[in-house]
Amino acid sequence: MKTFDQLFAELTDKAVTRPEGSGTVAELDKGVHFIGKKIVEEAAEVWMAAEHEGDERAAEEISQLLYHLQVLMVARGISLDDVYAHL
Ligand SMILES: N=c1c2ncn([C@@H]3O[C@H](COP(=O)(O)OP(=O)(O)OP(=O)(O)O)[C@@H](O)[C@H]3O)c2ncn1[C@@H]1O[C@H](COP(=O)(O)O)[C@@H](O)[C@H]1O
Repeated sequence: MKTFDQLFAELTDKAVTRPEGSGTVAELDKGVHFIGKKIVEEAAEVWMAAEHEGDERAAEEISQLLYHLQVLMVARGISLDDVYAHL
């Protein structure tokens, strides 16, 4: 179990250290256009799960959407504070 902030710290570190086998590094290398499309895909899966599936599946899809949003933030150099400033 990890928090949103802990995941962001992990992804930020992986972007710098680029460990072998990291899906995050592979996704970062594909760029903002690819990551953006992934976010749209995951958002649709969140919608479908929320409307047609149980809480567990919806939570899983939401976690994946949050992950890809964080990858996009790392790709663009947008920090958590940059986002929190708008909440
Ligand atoms: N939370 C996540 C996470 N959520 C989603 N994903 C990725 O997003 C994909 C989306 O899942 P889907 O079920 O939609 O799969 P899919 O569309 O069939 O997958 P693809 O064909 O697109 O790969 C998964 O296959 C994972 O590659 C994640 N990848 C990594 N993390 C966490 O990120 C951290 C760093 O991961 P690595 O960079 O891989 O070490 C670790 O703590 C992981 O737990």
